Amino acid sequence: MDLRGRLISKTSKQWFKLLHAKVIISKSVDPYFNLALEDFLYSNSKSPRSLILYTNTPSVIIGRNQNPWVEANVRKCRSNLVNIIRRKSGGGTVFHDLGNVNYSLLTNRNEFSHTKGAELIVKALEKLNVEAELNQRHDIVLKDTKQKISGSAYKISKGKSYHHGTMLLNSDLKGISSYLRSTTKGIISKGVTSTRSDVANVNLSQVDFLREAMLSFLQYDDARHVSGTNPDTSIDDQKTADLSSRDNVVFVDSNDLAGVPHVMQTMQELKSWNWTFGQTPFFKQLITTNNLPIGNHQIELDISIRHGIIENFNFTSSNDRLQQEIMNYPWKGMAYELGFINSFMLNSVPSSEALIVLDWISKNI
Ligand SMILES: Nc1ncnc2c1ncn2[C@@H]1O[C@H](COP(=O)(O)OC(=O)CCCC[C@@H]2CCSS2)[C@@H](O)[C@H]1O
Repeated sequence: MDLRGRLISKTSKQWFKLLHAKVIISKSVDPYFNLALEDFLYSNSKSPRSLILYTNTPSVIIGRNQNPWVEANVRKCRSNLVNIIRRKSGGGTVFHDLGNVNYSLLTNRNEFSHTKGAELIVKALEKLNVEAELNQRHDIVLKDTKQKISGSAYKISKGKSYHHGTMLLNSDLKGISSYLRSTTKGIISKGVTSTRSDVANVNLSQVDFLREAMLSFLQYDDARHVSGTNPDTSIDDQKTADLSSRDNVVFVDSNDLAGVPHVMQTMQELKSWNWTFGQTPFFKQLITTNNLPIGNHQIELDISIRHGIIENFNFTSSNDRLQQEIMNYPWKGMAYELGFINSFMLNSVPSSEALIVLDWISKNI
């Protein structure tokens, strides 16, 4: 067999192993890779029932139909190199870092439940002496304080489903509140908005949590396998040891899937401006001020943004000259983006009043 043949057969063996594993633990902390891995397994498993576990470097993960400028402090994320990523599942926005572990339960559609994944995690926490429960929104909360420790989202299509969720082990809680606090004012949007909650860490080690989460899932999976013949099956310690044997659990790194087209393409898509910002549902921004040092009058800005691009721009001021100057800029078709005003600076010489207005606009975007 030639080298190419050997490579292909090695790759297909790896794929086979991955697609048939019960638990997949990602060794990568790249959020783009991990979300692409999840999408790959979801799309390619014929009859999925598996659990994926992964941790990401600091990132803000918005839901499929959300507005990043409403959900996050985009400016702060950019300057601190925190990725803003639009995921494929619906729901709200969460913050990830190395103190947060994500789980993803893949099943056939007919096995889908809004609670199963979270219940398995609650069981795992119980083993680790953390008393937790599900609230009505299917968040996992601490029993005593009701603080949220895990949020979930779902995707169901083509006969398959996944339920994925977070788990705050030792996350930067200040990061959560600062990165998820938008500074953009006056947005009117039809997109899905997040439900903000009081959050807490469970202060467990990652190794302990991963082990119990994995065992909790494997026990559930095993019980389902044998339930047809013996519904009373209980899992003893010996069985637990068998369940976590090497064949059930596969560790995967980004190198293992380098060159797998689905993974590469999904990573590219998730990284693109067109996906992250361009998929934002239509929104408007309406802001007014009478506080600018350009005379004692009110100015008003009314922008419509479709697919992240300015579709309509209206600026009104009782200073006609200023109004005309601002309206003369070619706003339409520009990306509603931080720094888009800088490109105007390069192309024109604004009056000092216009500069003050442009600065005000840039601070409100
Ligand atoms: N990491 C983390 N875990 C739990 N709760 C969080 C987290 N980050 C933020 N929050 C809180 O949840 C709300 C949003 O709650 P909301 O219910 O609106 O949204 C969610 O929970 C979505 C969870 C998505 C999970 C996926 C799993 C793998 S990829 S992302 C936010 O405003 C904070 O108050």
